[in-house]
Amino acid sequence: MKAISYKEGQLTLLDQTALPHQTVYRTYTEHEKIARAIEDMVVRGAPAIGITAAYGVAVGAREYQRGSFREHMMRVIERLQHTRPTAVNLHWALRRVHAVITENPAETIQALEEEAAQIFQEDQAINLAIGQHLKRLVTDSSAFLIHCNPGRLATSDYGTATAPFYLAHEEGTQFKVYSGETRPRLQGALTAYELSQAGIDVTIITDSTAATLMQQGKITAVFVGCDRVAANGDVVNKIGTLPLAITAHYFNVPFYVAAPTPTFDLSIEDGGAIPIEERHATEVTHLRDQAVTIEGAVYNPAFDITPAALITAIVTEQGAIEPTYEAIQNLFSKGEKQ
Ligand SMILES: CSC[C@@H](O)[C@@H](O)C(=O)COP(=O)(O)O
Repeated sequence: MKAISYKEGQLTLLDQTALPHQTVYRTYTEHEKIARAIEDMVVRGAPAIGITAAYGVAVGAREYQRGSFREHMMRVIERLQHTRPTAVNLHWALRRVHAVITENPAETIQALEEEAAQIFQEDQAINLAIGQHLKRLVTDSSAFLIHCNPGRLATSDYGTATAPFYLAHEEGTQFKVYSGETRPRLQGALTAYELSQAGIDVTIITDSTAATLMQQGKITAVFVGCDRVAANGDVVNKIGTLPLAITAHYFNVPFYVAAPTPTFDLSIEDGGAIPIEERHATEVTHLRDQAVTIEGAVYNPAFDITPAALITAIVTEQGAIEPTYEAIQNLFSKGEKQ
């Protein structure tokens, strides 16, 4: 199951709006359509958005016809930059590809394709490393709660918060995963789908069931991904992460955030300054095309802010760190790219 693949100017995305009942691959040869695919969540998840945007720039370079090549490329980047506001991986990836643009279109196309492929491969290595760090918690008879889809579908492969599950499963460890459905877009159903495809024991729950499971003492730890980490360790992730963190704190359940280093934004002091995307009302009033409530005022923030104080550890490809300003500064002063 690959969410993203690319060959010679053609970007192919597994349409996540059709899963799990239909497996539809869509191929794109125009950056505008790739931008819309990100907005419409055909592809989603912070790392996958970054990778897709990087390939989108390569596709955009191939669309160049006349006039200033640099100006054309700036328009392509600008369009992709404005697709989704919260996941910082988008801006990080666009900065990476921006840096390889020259005046020469043919040279630039090749350099962009190489850089996007490099970002894709680095993401795989990052996820495997995060998986190795978190795997020590996944022992026989353990059980985990996961939110949204920080999985294969949201990344190049393995996922961030799901990577330890894939690795432990490969080693024959017997554990259980509870996946919160994640209203309104039901990314938790995607997690249940991809884990079950791999043969992992997964149970889907409504978001409101999470507290009951923790109260029953059934959860070893909560694993979530994230869309942006502020300099002080506050984490922005899918709406519903904050209530899970509060509940986990109350019931003394460890709460781990899997965060690749490209997901950190040291320019943002605390979570309150991270832009939170608000999405369309119909995501709440409708399930797919079916109206489930009245049409009226709707508040639909796509993400929430979990304060650092509620997080047991942030796990990057470098290992687990405390969610503090000092630990994060220390991580990046070791020469990490941001
Ligand atoms: C490894 S993906 C981590 C996050 O991007 C994920 O948990 C999430 O919030 C995705 O949100 P989405 O709105 O589906 O793009």
